[in-house]
This record gives sequence, structure tokens and C-alpha cells, in this order.
Amino acid sequence: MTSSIASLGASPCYSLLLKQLIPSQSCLERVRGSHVSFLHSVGLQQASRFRNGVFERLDDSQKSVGAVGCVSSQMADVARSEGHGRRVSGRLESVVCHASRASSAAEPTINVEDFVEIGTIAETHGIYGELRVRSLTDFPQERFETPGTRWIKRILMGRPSITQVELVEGREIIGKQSSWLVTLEGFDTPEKASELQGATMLVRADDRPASLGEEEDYIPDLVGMDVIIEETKEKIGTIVDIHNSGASDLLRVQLTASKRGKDVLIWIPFVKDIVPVVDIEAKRVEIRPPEGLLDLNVPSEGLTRKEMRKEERKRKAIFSAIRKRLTALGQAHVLDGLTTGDETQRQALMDQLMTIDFGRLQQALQHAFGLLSSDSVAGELQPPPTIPQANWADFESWTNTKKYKKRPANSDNDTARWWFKGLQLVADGEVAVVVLAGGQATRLGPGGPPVKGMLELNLPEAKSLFEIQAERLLLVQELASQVYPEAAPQIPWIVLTSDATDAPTRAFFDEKEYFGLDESQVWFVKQDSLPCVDLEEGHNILLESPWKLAVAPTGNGGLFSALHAQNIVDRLSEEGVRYVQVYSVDNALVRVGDPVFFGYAHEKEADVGVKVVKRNSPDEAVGVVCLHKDSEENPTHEDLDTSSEDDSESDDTDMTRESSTSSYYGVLEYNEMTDTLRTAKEGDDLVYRAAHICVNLFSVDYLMKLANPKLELGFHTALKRIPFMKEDESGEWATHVPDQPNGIKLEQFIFDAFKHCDPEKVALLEVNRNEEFAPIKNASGEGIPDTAETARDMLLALQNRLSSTSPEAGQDGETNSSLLRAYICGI
Ligand SMILES: CC(=O)N[C@H]1[C@@H](OP(=O)(O)O)O[C@H](CO)[C@@H](O)[C@@H]1O
Repeated sequence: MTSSIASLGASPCYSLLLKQLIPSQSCLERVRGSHVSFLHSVGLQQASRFRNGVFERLDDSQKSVGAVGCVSSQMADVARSEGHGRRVSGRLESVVCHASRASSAAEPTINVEDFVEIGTIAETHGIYGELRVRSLTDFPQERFETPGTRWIKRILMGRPSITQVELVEGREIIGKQSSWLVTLEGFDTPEKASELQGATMLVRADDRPASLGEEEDYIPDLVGMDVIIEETKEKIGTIVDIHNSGASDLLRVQLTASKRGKDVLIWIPFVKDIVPVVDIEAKRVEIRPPEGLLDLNVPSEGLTRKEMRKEERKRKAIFSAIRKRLTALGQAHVLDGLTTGDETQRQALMDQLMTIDFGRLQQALQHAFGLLSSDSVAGELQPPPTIPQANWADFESWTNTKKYKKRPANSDNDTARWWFKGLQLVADGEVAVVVLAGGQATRLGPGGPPVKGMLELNLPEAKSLFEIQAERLLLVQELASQVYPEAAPQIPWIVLTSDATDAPTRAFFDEKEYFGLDESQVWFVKQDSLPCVDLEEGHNILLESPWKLAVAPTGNGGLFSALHAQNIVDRLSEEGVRYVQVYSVDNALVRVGDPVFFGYAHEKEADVGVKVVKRNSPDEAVGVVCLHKDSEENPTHEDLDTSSEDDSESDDTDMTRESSTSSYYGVLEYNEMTDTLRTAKEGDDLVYRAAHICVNLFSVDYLMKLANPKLELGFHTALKRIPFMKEDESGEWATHVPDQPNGIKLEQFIFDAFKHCDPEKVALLEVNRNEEFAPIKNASGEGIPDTAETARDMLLALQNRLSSTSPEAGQDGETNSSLLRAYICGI
């Protein structure tokens, strides 16, 4: 049968419906001509259905229903003539339910529920006030030709009104769609009759034809009935409505929630073959559904068919825009994979293409190459003025909390004062922490974990970086609640992930049960990725495979757009957070949630905090913090301050700015520093010696300001070795594993955000590198710096140094010294 249907030219989605609805080949033969024309006429644009007396345009999901209705209606006629059909007498005489009561001052109160609709009045006909009526009843002769009382429902002055009329006579007009011409008493001119155009004709519900046949059921009886599978006697749903499209009926059935997990409505043709039993007494129908019928209109993976089609259309539109864009950008080669491979592979490529912002890629490339060509580091640069130092040496005395807690602001020990102020901020829930963990850890080489934070350090008790950091967070929370016993702070820990690290990171946290933290305090935020490009002119996007673009996270500066895009800054602000510490996951000694840092920044009323250590050699792979004097066009903190000014004043402001320079803090990244700057010395010391250790702080107010699109960070180029695949001349795809940098990752750098802050509001803090900076950048090896081994050694060395001082036992009202020591050691 399927092939006969296909030969009728119906689309596959209609074929299934037809197959289910047409009970026999002979029926099929008889409906062939008409259903094809219907299906064509439904097309994709102009489907309509007749319901409640009006033609409604069908949306996509309803078209299949329209087809069911139509085909079903023709099939039902045929089936009936063959003895297969069911009839629902009065099924269209649906109870008036648009208004619960209708009354007017002149009329007695009438209960609309006492009526059923029998037709709609379309227009006047001829000069004697005849009215054309479209039937909504199975008894048109009786209703429109037999003289007697009828009722008219209209909306008068915005309210439903029901009036009694007398039918004088009526006759059927045979046409494409039958209708009746009726004459009503008192409406004998076209003008008078036209008052009734659009009205509904009613009869009293109790005026039910006595002639209901054995096979005929009444709509109010059907609605609410249980729908049972004949074979299994399983209840699958309830009839909620009956739909008619002329001469046949469809039961609208709501499937039981437990069966489908959701409110799902399906259509069941009301024909004897499919609904063999109608038991009015027991309020149930039994059905024999053809295979697949119950799955029609059932959402798949949470989407209804309509939603799925809508999604599909949207995808197509987006995809065609992507294709145009890629062609315009000279990157159409990334679409080559669509002509090869299997459906899943091609789909994967389409899915990926839809997630990439190619406009942003273009901007990033322009910015990055603009930056390279402008001698960005040649402007006026200065090392920062004297930087305060954190001194934890006398931390043992901090355990005497009474001394500091009362008047911490008066303490002349700076670090202790900052510590206590910071603890107070922690206790008051005013701080949060971000770990930058979106990097791909490529420098660690193969064989490492997929995510740097999962890297285990070979300590007496093996611990991953994430675990060490989580423990510090727990410790600082505990220390805060010891000093402020009424507080039980939970510092939000925001884990910045990327496409490359998100899934393994989440799985790791799950597996480790969040290291004892409360799950709700860990917020995963995924940053964007951008495609990697080659070094040739034109910068072609590199392909990891024909169906996958090589992409890389947008660098640690991607934090800001990710935080804003995911409303994290608003959330922090709503929760009362004022300061956020941001650090790179690869530092084994990082003091997570460091109260000293928070207290210091708070005291300085800073918007940006930057921890630095002394750079130990010209070759150390660290960025250096500098003060820039800049007159370039990029907006700085001064633009920020003026951006809110009135337009009328902006011209003057711009003129003033033209001749002025502004200073701001920035970091000269190690791979962008000239040799002269890198090696410049002042006596024995390096001139640029404030090494950026990627432990920074931002006020939430400042993060809010960074949401200004004018302040979006620019992009830098990171040259990398990126394995790729390429189609050779013979059309074969070959893998290339370069031994030299062959590609560019486009990255934003977190410290570029310092630029928009008034230098007065930037708080630099020098810390001891042996205590706070043990970066893990490289795979371990003889004489290789910054490895898991060197970091482990630093942790153990710190622990040894501290264990030479004996811990004090905690006393009432004092901080437990072992906790403080553990926090400082990190293990
Ligand atoms: C963009 C950025 O933040 N780069 C940081 C960051 O560089 P890496 O490329 O991740 O090693 O960590 C360094 C310290 O470990 C820091 O000195 C440098 O400035």
C-alpha cells in the first residue's frame, strides 16, 4: 500500500497518515483523485481547515492533521458505504462555550450551554433576504429545511446575545461545498438579513433528533471518554475533542501523562476499523490503532513535530546565511566535508558551523593583525611605582583574633589588617572566586589529563590541582566562620571551562563529589572558542577533520564575555558579592579566596587587584606589569568616564582628549616583549620586574562596566603547532602533524581589562614567589622549568619551612593555628 500511496505523489509524511487511515485498497482507489488534489492544495503554504464554522489557516503541525481530516473524511465516506464507517451524529453541534451566560436587559437570562451550534450564516443571497448557511450539523435537512424555531447567536455591543428566530423555509445548494439557503421571519430584505451575517445558528440542546442511529454517537457523550487499547485493555488517554472536516471525524485524544511523560495530544480517525467499540454507558472507546498512529504528533526528544519542523527551517535559514558568509570571507573550504562522509559526520559539521561566530572571527583576525602591525609596545612604558608587599611572616600572631577583630583597621601590621578585613568580607558573603580552567593544556604534551586542573601532584597524598584549590576554599570559609562564628560563608567558585574542558571538568567534579564543597557553590561557565587559522595570507581555517574545524578557546580574557553572556555578573551582584578573585588553574601555590588580597583591595577601594612576584630572569616566561602612557584611539578608563556624558558635550570632550594622553596599567606578555624591554636592567635588577602571575581581582562594579561593548577586549595571536587535515590534489584527505608552529589561536588576554581602570583604582600587591607562585606549564623533564615536579617541590618546601614553627592549639575566641597554617601551605 505504501507504494500505491507514494505513486499518488503524496509527501512521505502524508504517506504514513494515508497508510494508517485507508482501511482497504478499494477505499484507496476511490479516494485517490481527491486526496491527491487535497494534498497538493494543502501544499506547504495554503492549508486550511474548517472548524467551528470558519476556515482556519493551518500551521505546519496542523497540516498533517488537515490531511488526516480530509483523507479521513473521504475515506470515511467510502468506508461507510462499504460498511466500515462510524458516524458521530450531532458531533458538530458542539456546545456553545464561548460565553457562559448570555443575556440582555430585554431578554430573559439564557444559558448558552443549553444550545448547540448547527450552522454559520455566511452571506445574504438574492433580493428576498435569503441567507446562505454553512452546516455544522449532521441533520441539515431537518435543521435548515423544516420550518420552526431556531436561535441566533451574535456579538452585540461586545457581548454575546442569543435571539429566537423562526425558520420559514430552506433549500440545499449543491456545489463544491454544500450549503443551505434559509429564510427567517422578519428578515425579508437583503439589508435586514445582512444584520445576521457572521452569526451562528443554534438549536436547543434538548432538541436532539430522535433518529440517532445505532452507529451514531453524540459528541457530548464522547468527550471525556477513556480511550482503551482493545487488545491489551490498557488505557492510553482521554477524548478531549472531536474534529470534523466535512463528512468524517477525528478524535482528539490526550495521552495519559504517565504514558508519555507530558501532555500530548494525538488524532485518532473515528472509523470502525480503528475504533471498533464505543461504550457510552462505560464511558470508554476501544481502539485498534494501526502501527505508528499513537506516535504521530508525539514529541521526540522533548520537541513536538511542529517544533522540530520549525527548528529545521531555522537551521536551514541559518545555514544558508553561514554559507554566504563563509564564501564572502574566503573560507568556503570548510564546507567541503558536506560532500563527503556519512550523514552523522555531515550533521556534526553543520552543528559545529552553527555554533561559530564567523563575524567575530573576522574581527578578531583584523584586531590581532592590526595589533601586530602597530608597534604596540613601543609607546611610553614605565615600570609601576613602588608596590606594597604582603608579609605573612608573623601569621602565628593572627591566631589571636581578639586583638585584630575588634579594631582591625587600626592594626599597624598591614598584612594582618588586610587578612582580617578580608575574612570579614568572606564572612559577609561579599567575595567570589574564578578559576580560569578553559585552556587546552597542550604544552603539557600528550599523556596528560584532558584538563590541567585534573593534574595530580605526586605529593605524599596524591592530589589534583582542583582538589588542592577546593581545600583552600574550604579552609578560608572555615577560618572566616571561626572569627565570625555567626557566619557560614559559601564562597561561589566559578569554574571557567571551554568546549575543550567543560565535559571532563564537570565529570571530574562529580566524581570527586565537589571535593567536599557544596555543589551549589560551584558554578561552571563555558567560554567561547574560535577557529584556528593557518599562517598563510588569507588565514584559512584549519580543519581537524573534513567534518570538524580546529577550534581553540578564546584565551583567559574570554572570561568577561562568558560571565556577561551567562548573566553571572548580575547574579553575583544580586547575591551581594563585591570582589572576585580570578586565578589561573595551573598555579599549585595559589591562595584561593585569599583574605589578604580582598582586604587589601577593599582598603584601597580598588576595582582591579594584581598580584605580582619579582621576575627572576629575562627569560622567564611571564608577562610584566607596566604603566602605559597612551594616546591611541582604543577606549581607556577615561573614555569610560566620558561615555556617559551628554552628546552635546561630547565634542568638547573628544577635543580635550585628542591632545591628552592617559595612563593605564597593562601587561606586556612574554611572547610580545621586545628583547630590549625583556633584558633592560637597572643595576642588578630587571627594569620590568613585576611579573604577572595571573592572580588578579576585579570589583563586581568594574565587571559591570566591562559589559560595555565598546570595551570588548582585543585579540592576540598565539602561534601554535596545530595538527590538521587537508584534501590533496587527488581528492584524498591527509593528516598533517607539523613540527613547527603552523597556525594561530586567537586569544583575549585577561590583563587587557586593566586598561579601562583608572590607575588609582588598581591595587598591585607583591607576594613571595616561593609562597604563591608555582606554575605548571611544561611536561616534566630534566632541567625543565614550571612542571608538575617543580610545583610539587615548591609545595613541599613551603610545608617544611612552616613546620619548623610549632602550631599553637586553638583557644576560645582565637583562630585555630593548624587551619591557618594549612591554608598558607596549600597542602
Ligand atoms: C594572557 C595571560 O594571562 N598570560 C599569563 C599566563 O601565561 P601562560 O601563557 O598561561 O603561561 O600566565 C603567566 C604566569 O603563569 C603570566 O605571566 C602570563 O602573563
